[in-house]
Amino acid sequence: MPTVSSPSTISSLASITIPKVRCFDPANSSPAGFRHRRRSMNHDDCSPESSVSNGSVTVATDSPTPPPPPIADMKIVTGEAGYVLEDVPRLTDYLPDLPTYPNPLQDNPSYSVVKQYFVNMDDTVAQTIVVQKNSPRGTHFRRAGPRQKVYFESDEVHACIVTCGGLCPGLNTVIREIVCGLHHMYGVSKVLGIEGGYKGFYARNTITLTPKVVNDIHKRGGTILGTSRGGHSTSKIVDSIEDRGINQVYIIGGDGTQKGAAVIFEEIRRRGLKVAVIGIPKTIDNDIPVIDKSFGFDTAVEEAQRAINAAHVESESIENCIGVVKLMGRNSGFIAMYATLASRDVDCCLIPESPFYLEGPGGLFEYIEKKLKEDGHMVLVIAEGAGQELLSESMRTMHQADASGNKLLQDVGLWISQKIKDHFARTHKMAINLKYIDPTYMIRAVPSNASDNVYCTLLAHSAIHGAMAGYTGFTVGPVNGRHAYIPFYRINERQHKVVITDRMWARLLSSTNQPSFLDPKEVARKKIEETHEPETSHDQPEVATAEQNGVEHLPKI
Ligand SMILES: Nc1ncnc2c1ncn2[C@@H]1O[C@H](COP(=O)(O)OP(=O)(O)OP(=O)(O)O)[C@@H](O)[C@H]1O
Ligand SMILES: O=P(O)(O)OC[C@H]1O[C@](O)(CO)[C@@H](O)[C@@H]1O
Ligand SMILES: [Mg+2]
Repeated sequence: MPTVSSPSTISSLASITIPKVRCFDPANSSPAGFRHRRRSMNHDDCSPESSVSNGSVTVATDSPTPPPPPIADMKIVTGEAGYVLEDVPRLTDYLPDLPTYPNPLQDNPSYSVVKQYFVNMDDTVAQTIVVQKNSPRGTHFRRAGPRQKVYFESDEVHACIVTCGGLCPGLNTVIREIVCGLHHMYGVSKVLGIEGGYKGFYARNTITLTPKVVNDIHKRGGTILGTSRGGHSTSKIVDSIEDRGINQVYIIGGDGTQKGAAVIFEEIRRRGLKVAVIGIPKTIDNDIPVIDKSFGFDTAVEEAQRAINAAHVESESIENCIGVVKLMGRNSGFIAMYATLASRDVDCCLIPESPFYLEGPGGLFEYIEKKLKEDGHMVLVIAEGAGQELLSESMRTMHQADASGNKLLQDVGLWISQKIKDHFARTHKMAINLKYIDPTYMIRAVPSNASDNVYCTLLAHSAIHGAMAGYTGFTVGPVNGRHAYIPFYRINERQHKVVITDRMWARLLSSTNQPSFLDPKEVARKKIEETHEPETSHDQPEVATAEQNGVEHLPKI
């Protein structure tokens, strides 16, 4: 039988990484019971915006990561053979006397046909599925899905949905499926849409969302609720939640949004409110850790193919022509990497994780010359965050940030195009033609494709089941193909990035034949560095399993 471990047991566990723990102050820990007090706050507006003005500032401040919860607030359960469950909070952690009700799904004709519909309360999902004979069982997350008992009566639920950060294909599908799922599965009719991101809680109107209102929205790109960056004022947001009587908050957004959701949850818990806070990860950059991949990513990669095709057609038709395509990817180059791998027309892919250089042996210019001599054309794909250190050297760096504190990047596509043109003009080696294609917003403003739509539906349903079952303070997402509830601190502890010592990047290098731009010493250093990163050790073996089994499915991305 698993046991809840004490902090001392936890720190002795070798198989999990506990984030650094800040001092535990009992005075600030969870309240003992339901409290009606409120609005005593003035200390917690941790929006990066509070340090900036007008959405554009002179000092870049990437969103600060909220500190991990005190270890006493982390729900770590250990079991035999190195089993560890990193559990998510539940409303009953701080409201122990909440009543439960039978799940109305058991009377739902559509779902009653399922043999074992309710998830076993002990079901968990393993974070690492490639193991050796003597491996410890390792970290697990609570399996998502419907529970036999729920903590909300249908007519008691007042849910709200908010979308924050940049656009992403599938936002409308998630909104639709939350509204319809709540309605059809749990008989919930009160769902409010918060307009314009976090600041909409206190500065904008709301929309009443019904299955009829959302019926067709999955066919449209964008978000019917609107979105924004900045404006995260925890106290004002929680005041608004309290004032409106909202008790389920569905927050759809990227890494910044999930950090915001974590502090909203902490404040709700501090106030002792019966309000479930659920994060649904959204990012076309795919930069959220732990989960297999984020919704909209597949659609974005598919859409990027159109730009790459155009670059290929153009470059093939004109002598010594280079097609340059810039794709999104601020800190993580997954879109560029997968678009390149999918296309097979790309000769060089540059991403933020893999530094490159222009001049000299092994440099980009030398490779371009070689390609043009051999084939008479080439396609170069560059992620927007690639080579930013080179741009800073050659341009006056502005160090500006957006309203959320994300560093504003220089246009690397224009920069590299100009550099290539200058190089060939200067060296008189050959006359070249360069076509620059920048499909930036086109790949994220489209509606989600069929598989993303199904994925969004599952995310929405998992989120709803979790909230109804009284879980809170979690992000939902697939871990090794199974949907799970993941504590906010695990999602927020780092950004998911392409690991350039993984096989996937090697596959890319071998498909394009481009230089790695790394000297062997650098590769050795990176290997050591990445072996010590917890997530890498999770990523690596997974690829191996697929291969060992002779199955070439997409590994964790
Ligand atoms: N550390 C933080 N604490 C509280 N709120 C935050 C934090 N970081 C970002 N936010 C808030 O989250 C919202 C979205 O953040 P951001 O603009 O960085 O987008 P995102 O969610 O990361 O999405 P994406 O980058 O994929 O477009 C903003 O309203 C911002 O104020
Ligand atoms: O111009 P916006 O709307 O701030 O969004 C741009 C950013 O959003 C993303 O799509 C997601 O973070 C990045 O790739 C990109 O840098
Ligand atoms: Mg982000």
